[in-house]
Amino acid sequence: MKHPRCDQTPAWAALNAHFQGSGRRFDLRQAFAADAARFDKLSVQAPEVFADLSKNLLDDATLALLLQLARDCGLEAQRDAMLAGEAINHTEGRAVLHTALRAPAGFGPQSEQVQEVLERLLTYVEQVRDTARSGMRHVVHIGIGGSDLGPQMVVPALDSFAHGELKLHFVSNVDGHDLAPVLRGLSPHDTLFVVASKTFTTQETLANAQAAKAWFLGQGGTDIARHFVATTTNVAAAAAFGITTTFGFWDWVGGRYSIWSAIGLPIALAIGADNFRAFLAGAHAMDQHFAQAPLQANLPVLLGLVDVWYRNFHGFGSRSVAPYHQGLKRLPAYLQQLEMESNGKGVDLDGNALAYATSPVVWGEAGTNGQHAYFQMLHQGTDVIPVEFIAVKTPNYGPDLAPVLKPLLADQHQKLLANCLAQSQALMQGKTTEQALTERAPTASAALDAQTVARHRSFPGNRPSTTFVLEALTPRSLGALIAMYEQRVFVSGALWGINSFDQWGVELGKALCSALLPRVASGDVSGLDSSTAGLLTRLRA
Ligand SMILES: O=P(O)(O)OC[C@H]1O[C@](O)(CO)[C@@H](O)[C@@H]1O
Repeated sequence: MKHPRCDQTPAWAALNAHFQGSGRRFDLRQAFAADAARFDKLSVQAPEVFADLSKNLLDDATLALLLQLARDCGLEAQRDAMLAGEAINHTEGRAVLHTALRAPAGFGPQSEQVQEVLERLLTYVEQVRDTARSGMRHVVHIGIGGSDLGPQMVVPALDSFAHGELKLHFVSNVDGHDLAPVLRGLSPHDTLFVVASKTFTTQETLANAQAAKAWFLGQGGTDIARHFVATTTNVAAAAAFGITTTFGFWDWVGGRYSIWSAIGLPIALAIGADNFRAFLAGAHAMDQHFAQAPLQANLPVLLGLVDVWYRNFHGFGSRSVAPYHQGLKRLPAYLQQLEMESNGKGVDLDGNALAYATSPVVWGEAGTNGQHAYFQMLHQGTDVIPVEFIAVKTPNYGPDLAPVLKPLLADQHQKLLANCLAQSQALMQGKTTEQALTERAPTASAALDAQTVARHRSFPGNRPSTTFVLEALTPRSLGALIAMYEQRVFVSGALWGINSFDQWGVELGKALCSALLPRVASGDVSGLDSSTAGLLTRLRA
């Protein structure tokens, strides 16, 4: 069924008028002063994830119009079509059913095949984790993009649930500087290589896998069948590589949505079968919320609507993610692919050029490190960049924590939380020049007058943020958090009327790379533009 594109709906026109009227002058400080219930009204408890949306630039009228936009665009019908397995990835003729991977047994028509692979995978996982028997101590996971970023993000995040005797390593870049240091110090006799590639054609992954195989044999390894496994939809190509143990998945699982499939193997190796099931269950709980909660209380829907409000009406070009948990330090990189590969599109479903912006730039760093790097710009720079804070109430430093550290780390956790709260408060409150004037500025040059110094020391404030709170970072809560992000990306993509599930934008570079590769070897620059020719010659000299 065809749905109206967002910019052709009455709600879009009404949002425009609302923005030109009161929307663009909205002031968070006044909104909080005027409404004591703002926090309660604009916070949502979804499965495992509490979200405070109250520090966003919206009022009741904005929200009502955004919800109308969702209805005008047929968001619920679009969501239901995805969940029902319609081929909504129309440019690749595929359904989008990663939700089926995390559903419990018996849920939906894909259940049988999903459960068959899952059972086999988790049985294998427990065999490898029995390190006394399997003899494995190291796992080298080779994959890139959606076949890397998820496991590489989740494994450190769930470190306190990990198997102490099995060390996981990740190699993704075709640059040998990624592989070489990982292999240094490893022995082929206790190392398992997981080659992860949906297509099993990806240049980087195949190059690293070939190099790993050569290293394995060169170091005296003999049993490739025992030491190499593959996670892929292309079982034949894995077999041609010499891999006999393969865990498959299906073309209805997009690369960047594949963490729940066999691509999650390193996660399961790290945290074990039961925890991996809890990870899936958390995501399923969020899916159920997304499928059933009314739009106004549906967290992924609200997040996607705010994204559209900021991108298309306020014109904000980026969003910063600040997880206040060191384990989530790779979350920004994961979200970059999820959001920018999904929604970084310039045409609608019919191929018409869009007259409005789509994916923002998503970036970030774990707090508090980001505070000491780019938060200066967030607070005083000329761009307004909505920030997303993630706070975790209860830390878990894993087993074997030295007793002396317990009170010290408890204190550090309080500092961490106070920093997180302070940043969103500072972004919102700001500081006027008048307030700055009342402060002593001991470092200012004597030549500067007080007004000048105060202007440097003032903050505009009224800068928006969202704060997510998890009770603890567990397999279940992390599963729910990731599913929340996936569904939120779906929502903005559906409103923008784009295909969030293809990625043609990565193809041109791949094709040109294939054409340039023999030239890098031969030095032939004939017919190339002068820049590419000049650079190629310089790199070979
Ligand atoms: O799993 P594969 O087939 O090796 O692909 C890896 C990645 O390459 C891309 O196709 C393009 O970057 C991603 O969508 C995908 O996650």
